[in-house]
Amino acid sequence: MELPAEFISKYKKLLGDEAPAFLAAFDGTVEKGFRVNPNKAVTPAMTAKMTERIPYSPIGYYGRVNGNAMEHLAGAVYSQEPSAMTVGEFARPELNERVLDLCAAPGGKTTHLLSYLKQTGLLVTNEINPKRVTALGDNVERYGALNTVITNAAPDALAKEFSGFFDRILVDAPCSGEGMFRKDPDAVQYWTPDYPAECATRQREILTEAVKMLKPGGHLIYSTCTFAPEEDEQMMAWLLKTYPEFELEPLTKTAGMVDAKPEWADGNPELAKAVRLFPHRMRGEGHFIAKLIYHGETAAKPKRTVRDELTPANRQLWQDFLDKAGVKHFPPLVLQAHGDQLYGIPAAMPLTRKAKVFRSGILLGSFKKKRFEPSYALALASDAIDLPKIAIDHDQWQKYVHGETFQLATAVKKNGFRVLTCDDLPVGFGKVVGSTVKNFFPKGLRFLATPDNTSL
Ligand SMILES: C[S@@+](CC[C@H](N)C(=O)[O-])C[C@H]1O[C@@H](n2cnc3c(N)ncnc32)[C@H](O)[C@@H]1O
Repeated sequence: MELPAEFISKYKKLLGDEAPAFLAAFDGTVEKGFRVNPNKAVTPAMTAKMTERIPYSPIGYYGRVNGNAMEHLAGAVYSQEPSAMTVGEFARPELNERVLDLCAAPGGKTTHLLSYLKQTGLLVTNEINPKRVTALGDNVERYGALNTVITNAAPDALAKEFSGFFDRILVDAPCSGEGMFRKDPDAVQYWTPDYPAECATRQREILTEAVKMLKPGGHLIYSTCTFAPEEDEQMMAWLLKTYPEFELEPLTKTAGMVDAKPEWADGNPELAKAVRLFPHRMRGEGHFIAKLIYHGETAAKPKRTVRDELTPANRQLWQDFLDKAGVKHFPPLVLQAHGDQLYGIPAAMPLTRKAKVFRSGILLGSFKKKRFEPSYALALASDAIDLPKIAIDHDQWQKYVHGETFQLATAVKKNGFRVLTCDDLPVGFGKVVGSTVKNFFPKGLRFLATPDNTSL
């Protein structure tokens, strides 16, 4: 791979004897990895692929998965470069926490956080770029999240809404991406000797806002996919100097991870608690991760949380749907209709005015004239909801994702909406009439599936 001359000389100087191995790694192969969603079923195809564990993630495996496979579309697996999994592991939230993923699209870390929150607490996942937020929405939907609000806001707008609110904030910062050169060679063309310093300016702005949103005792996790000291150790040195209320927490280094390098910043030995991932030392791309605890005070204003907003007529249509489906225990979400669409919002979500919300919880479905039609998202979130389900096989699944009506081997006794499951994974809704399944797979997602193009 052709690297810029200034890049080579910079790292020769910084790395000394280690530089030849570092530079040679850019011509090495890129490791593929995937994570398994611990909140969904494991299919036989997944078991066959889960052969080589990633040592630092109990849910991570080396290997490639197919984005068109049933398991991927149903949110049971997520394709992620192995080094990137360290971030979600070090950021691992406790159950019931309020978590912010500030720079979140396309959702690699967000889905990792969801795996550990297990539908509890609140995850606010934010992406500033209106184009990239759509992919984040798709991945949150696949993971079947009931505890997530997606925002599309600048960090300063969020900070006005969430002062002192979060137990844990992940800043997976936009960076110069040097650690991804091997995976994405196009990234090299954006690099100039000044680029890391330009990125650092933006990172300081983002961190300044992130700090305002942490609770006392809360955790801040900062990560980049670059080797640039300006964006890594020097950024943390700046943070510790500017906000002495922060303390770095030691991260356990395994599988080739190494201490961050205080000598690449102001020499503060504390900086060694953070971690560096170098491709010549481990099976993955370049990353930097630091975890900090906040001992400061933040003036958290008590905020009113979201409230139900539903007309009596719409509430009745929703209740009729639940009754007909025989649902006895629906998760305690706040219900709001936006136009004809019904959303279920996590109850801990505060009322917000200044930050643009992309999706305020899970889309449960839409109100038609005299009935309620459940959404694809509700089917994908139905693992722990007692909605009526019916198992289909792989041939039927292929017909389903192509938008076809298909037949069951035996007719059902009671017609109506059923969550279709394939190898125990919810894959969408069908409306069953006798032995005929009418197709409710979203039109925009339909594709011609074959055993070849959908095998995991
Ligand atoms: C490294 S990527 C995030 C990757 C993501 N966390 C994942 O795991 O899939 C950084 C993100 O920060 C966003 N970003 C760019 N400028 C930003 C800013 N000023 N504030 C917040 N986010 C920003 C980018 O659009 C990009 O999606």
